[in-house]
Amino acid sequence: MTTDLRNIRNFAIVAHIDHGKSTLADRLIQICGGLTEREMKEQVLDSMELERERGITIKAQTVRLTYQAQDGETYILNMIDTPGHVDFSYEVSRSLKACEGSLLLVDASQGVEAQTLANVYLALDHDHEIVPVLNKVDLPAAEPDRIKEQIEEVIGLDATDALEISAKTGRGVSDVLEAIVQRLPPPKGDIKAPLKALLVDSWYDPYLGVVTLVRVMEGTLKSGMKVRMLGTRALHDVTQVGVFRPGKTKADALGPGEIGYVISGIKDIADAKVGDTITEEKRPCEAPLEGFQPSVPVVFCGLFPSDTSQYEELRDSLGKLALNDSSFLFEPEVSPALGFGFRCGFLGLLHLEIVQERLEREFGLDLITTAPSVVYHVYTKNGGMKELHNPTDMPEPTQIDHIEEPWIKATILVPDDFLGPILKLCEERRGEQIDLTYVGDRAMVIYRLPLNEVVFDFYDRLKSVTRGYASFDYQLEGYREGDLVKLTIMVNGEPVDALALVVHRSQAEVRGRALCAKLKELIPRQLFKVAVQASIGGKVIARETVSAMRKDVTAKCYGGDATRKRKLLEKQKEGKKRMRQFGNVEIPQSAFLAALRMDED
Ligand SMILES: Nc1nc2c(ncn2[C@@H]2O[C@H](COP(=O)(O)OP(=O)(O)OP(=O)(O)O)[C@@H](O)[C@H]2O)c(=O)[nH]1
Repeated sequence: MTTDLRNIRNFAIVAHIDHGKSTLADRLIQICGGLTEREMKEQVLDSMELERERGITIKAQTVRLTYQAQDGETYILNMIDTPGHVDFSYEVSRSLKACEGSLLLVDASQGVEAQTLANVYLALDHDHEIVPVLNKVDLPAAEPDRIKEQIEEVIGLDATDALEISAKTGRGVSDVLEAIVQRLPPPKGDIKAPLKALLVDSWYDPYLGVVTLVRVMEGTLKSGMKVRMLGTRALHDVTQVGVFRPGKTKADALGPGEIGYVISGIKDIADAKVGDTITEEKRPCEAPLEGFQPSVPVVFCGLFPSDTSQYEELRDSLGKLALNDSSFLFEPEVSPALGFGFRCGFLGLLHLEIVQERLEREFGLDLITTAPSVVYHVYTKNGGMKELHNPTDMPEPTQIDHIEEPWIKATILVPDDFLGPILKLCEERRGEQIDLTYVGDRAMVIYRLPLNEVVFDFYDRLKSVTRGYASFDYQLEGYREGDLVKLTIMVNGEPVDALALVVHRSQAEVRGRALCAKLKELIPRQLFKVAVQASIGGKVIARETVSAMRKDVTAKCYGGDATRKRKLLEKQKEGKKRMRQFGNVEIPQSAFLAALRMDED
């Protein structure tokens, strides 16, 4: 294909969620494809529907557009999709690295939000030329002039020439295409140099194996070539290259500056890591592209089937998800409380939620999720360091020298009226204020917070105290020492692994008391007294007692009715399946669930 570099533009659209990225992208495809709205729906959406039916994930929303500009030249515009959330910021960063410029899309009625900032800063870090675009100017509440000021004030970008558009009605959208051509720079790259390409994304296709999305920096990538991944060192034969317009279209080669897909018989997604450099085996480039670091999970939790007979199904489903997601980890875990399940690793909370929701919705599984835990660095007295993924694996306190926990830098934008509750929430969570400024009538608060205080319910609390008016974004900052302890919950002296938590010492007692009180309500009365205790390193810090009662369910069926009696007993048997034995106490799974959710109260 190897188009003249001067006629290529590679760009991303950076925006806060719901500011209209998909709507604008569809419009651009529509104009460049010369399609009517109906044809577009049929073409674009139908082909996606079909792929969906065949079980192919439409991960790359990257599209190659052909645009006839006002200067009479024909341009190739590669629009590359960026995942919108911070959990995937490493992946966003790779996508941005594949482009020279970005459209900064801001809702003209809402203005700059937390993810607008996070994403535009990432784009600026990659030296992108940026074209500010104000969307939704058709709305009566749109205030383009005010939002332009905001962009200048908060981001420091010149917004004089910001475009004013409505992706919904189509107004001003053709100006966007002209701005891409005139204001964004073309890519650079030497076609004669050894091949150097960036692996931007990869996904599993059941028919083709692993498909990778690449940006060629130097040289050309052709089918028949033997290529090497510089990070994983793996060798592969390229069987097909091509572009998306939006359907897959084969090409002879991809030249410098071009973005396209490569199929090369890779079986395992782990061999196609986002950010890796691809080069030619027989004429390799000298150095890999800088900054390759596969994304590592920072949040872990246990996933268990509520119905133990779904274990195999859960394993198969996790396997299928992992095929498409190299940053998702899972390994078998056995819990006395919850039975057989898996310990899973995620990039962040949203990633966890997405995976959990897909398992429940797409795979029809009913799951118990243990409290999410961050990865702690536990330094032992013998000089070693252990990454702790599961609170139950915490070494004995006597062996521990110190523990470090991950901290984040959080940016919260919130209407002034809700500032008080936000500051209170951040302070309660051991936050350290870094900055407090104003963006028009909204406050921009920047806090340093321990990630373990955020993984429980921070986001839900944030939403509820601000009635949904706050936007939130965070970056991982690094590890810091903390006074952390393992809180163990015991039922009649037996530790309940599923409820073990790592908490800051200052909060251990409050948490312990709350958990015991909650469990007291949830554990059905037994024929004997049951003690529920919370302890730290063997020292009991809270205690509740469930008093005894007789447990004959048939007692209420006075005499006669045998069928009714049998039914009740069967029901009880059914219920038993969902019970877990703790020493001599049976605890219903629903109790674990409710106790794990208590932080949301
Ligand atoms: N009035 C008006 N509504 C718009 C405009 N552009 C997008 N919308 C609406 O805004 C909502 C969000 O648009 P999307 O294109 O899905 O936004 P997005 O940024 O892609 O959202 P995510 O994919 O969830 O990140 C939808 O209901 C759109 O119909 C516009 O120009 N005017």
